[in-house]
Amino acid sequence: MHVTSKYVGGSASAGRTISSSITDHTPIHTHTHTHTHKHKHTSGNSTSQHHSFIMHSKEHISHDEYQKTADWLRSHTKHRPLVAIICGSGLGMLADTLKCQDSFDYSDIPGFPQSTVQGHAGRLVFGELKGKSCVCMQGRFHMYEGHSLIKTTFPIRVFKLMGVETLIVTNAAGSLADGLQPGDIMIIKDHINFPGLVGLNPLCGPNDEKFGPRFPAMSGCYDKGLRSLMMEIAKQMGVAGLVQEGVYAMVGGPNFETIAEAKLLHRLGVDAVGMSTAPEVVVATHCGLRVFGLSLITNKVVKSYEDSESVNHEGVLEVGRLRSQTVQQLVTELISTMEINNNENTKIVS
Ligand SMILES: O=P(O)(O)O[C@@H]1C[C@H](O)[C@@H](CO)O1
Ligand SMILES: Nc1nc2[nH]cnc2c(=O)[nH]1
Repeated sequence: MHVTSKYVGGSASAGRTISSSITDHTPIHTHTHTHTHKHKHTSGNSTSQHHSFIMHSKEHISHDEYQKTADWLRSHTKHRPLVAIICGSGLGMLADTLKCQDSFDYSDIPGFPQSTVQGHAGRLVFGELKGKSCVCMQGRFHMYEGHSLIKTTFPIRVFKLMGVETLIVTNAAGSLADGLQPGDIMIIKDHINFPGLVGLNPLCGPNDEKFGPRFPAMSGCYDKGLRSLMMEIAKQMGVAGLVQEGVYAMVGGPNFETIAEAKLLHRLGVDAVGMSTAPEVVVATHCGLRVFGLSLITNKVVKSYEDSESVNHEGVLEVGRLRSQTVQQLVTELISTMEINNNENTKIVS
């Protein structure tokens, strides 16, 4: 693989505090945020979804249902993407940079769940990044919204049936590692799927062999080649000081960690913690997609009883906004330089 990026950005320098004057390449230090409560309300059928979450292992979506959604999308867009991107909290602006867009509200797509979280627009955007056809989820589904895990991961299998080969996941996460500061970007090397470890796994229930095996391996689920390509791109962009590899852990949420939980996660070797991503990666790996993941570190997880700081979602979104351009540039360069099977599936249907 070849990095051809010509981008020369500013290099990382330490020690500034968060403010509207922060440029996209400066480190970000966050402090206690005021608690405002703005929530996006949707008309989603949360009661039945909550019920199905409890009954998660009994819920089944047939191959035909995934296929119906894939067929509907293929008949409504001219794009034939090989790359799908899931935008994490505050990172949805990436989708706005796609050229020749076809975009669909989740509520208009047959079978699609609804996004209920502030900072997740709830839109599927098809378009081109550097001439390559992509599909971007501007908003993802979380277990804590009451979706069953099979619903939170519904789009992944739809993408697979549409011909997607590579999944790029992004998320906002809190750091446990001392070397990861707010505003840093962590390339996900591996994950700990805490809900999965206790049986909250989207692959529970009948296995559909058409997608993958009953007992899929998860070692190496974050593609090594793409990880090293991204490090190379970060160097060429002059932002290598912001980027490092680490282990992401998914917890159920929606509350942020207690101090005792934070200490536990730290002891277990978790570098960053969030409330998403692992189920999507499990389903993508099960059906043979190549996966790359990025966490934007939006806050430090409070690990000390002496520390008076606390985290909130508005602060998470704010750091997302401040770093969105860097994340966009990194992801765009990755897509531009990574090897993609350039078969006719990538072409726009006229
Ligand atoms: O969708 P992601 O994982 O980026 O969202 C993170 C985790 C919670 O949903 C939310 C907390 O602020 O941000
Ligand atoms: N669980 C969890 N999720 C997050 N998403 C963004 N920051 C955090 C955090 O500190 N903890």
